[in-house]
Amino acid sequence: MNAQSVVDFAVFDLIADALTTQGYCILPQLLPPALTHDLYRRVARLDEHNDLERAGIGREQKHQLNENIRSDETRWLDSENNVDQAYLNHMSDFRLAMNQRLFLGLFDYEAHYAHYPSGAFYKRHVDAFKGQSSRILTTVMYLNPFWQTQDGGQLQIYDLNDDSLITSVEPEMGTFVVFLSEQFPHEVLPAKRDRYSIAGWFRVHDPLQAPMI
Ligand SMILES: O=C(O)CCC(=O)C(=O)O
Ligand SMILES: [Fe+2]
Repeated sequence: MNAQSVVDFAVFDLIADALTTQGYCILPQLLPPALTHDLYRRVARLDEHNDLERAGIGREQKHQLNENIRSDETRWLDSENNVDQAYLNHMSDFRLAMNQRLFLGLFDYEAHYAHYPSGAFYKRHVDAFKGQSSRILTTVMYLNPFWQTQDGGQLQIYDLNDDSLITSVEPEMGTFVVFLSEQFPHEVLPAKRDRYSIAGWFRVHDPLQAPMI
């Protein structure tokens, strides 16, 4: 085992412990800074080229409704792209590490880039409803150099039982958040400058979607 994998193992232990005891974990840095930087450049370029789309665009009425709930723009990661694939590889290691430690049976991972233009928000919601979703763990990786508190855009995480605010996360470059998808209502406060991230979900196999081989 090389020095890097010893570090990774220690970090995975720490994350697994935090998920067990409190259901969430916030790390100021998970990935190598060079990769974080490449991800930032990639999403900034997608934005520059208008390659991100208003989240959840559906039929007109649904879209209207959606606009009151969230106003971010997204794009799914593409395994054909080297930078996206590098991120997905890290998440694959993460998935296996959590399965080994917590027996979660995580089966796959889906992730999209998100851009919150100035003024954009995502109202309070949960990512998965008990017994209705295959999403088990939510992850968010932030890609915003030099974020200041006055820039807004904090992720607010609430207690499911008493609605109290558990923690407020600054979307600073490299910060990684993971939490149990069913357990934590959360919201993104209006951002006052461009806010970039990768939101992702580890899922268990959904028996309704395809037969397990
Ligand atoms: O960007 C964030 O901080 C959270 C985004 C979110 O809640 C979601 O995409 O479901
Ligand atoms: Fe969410």
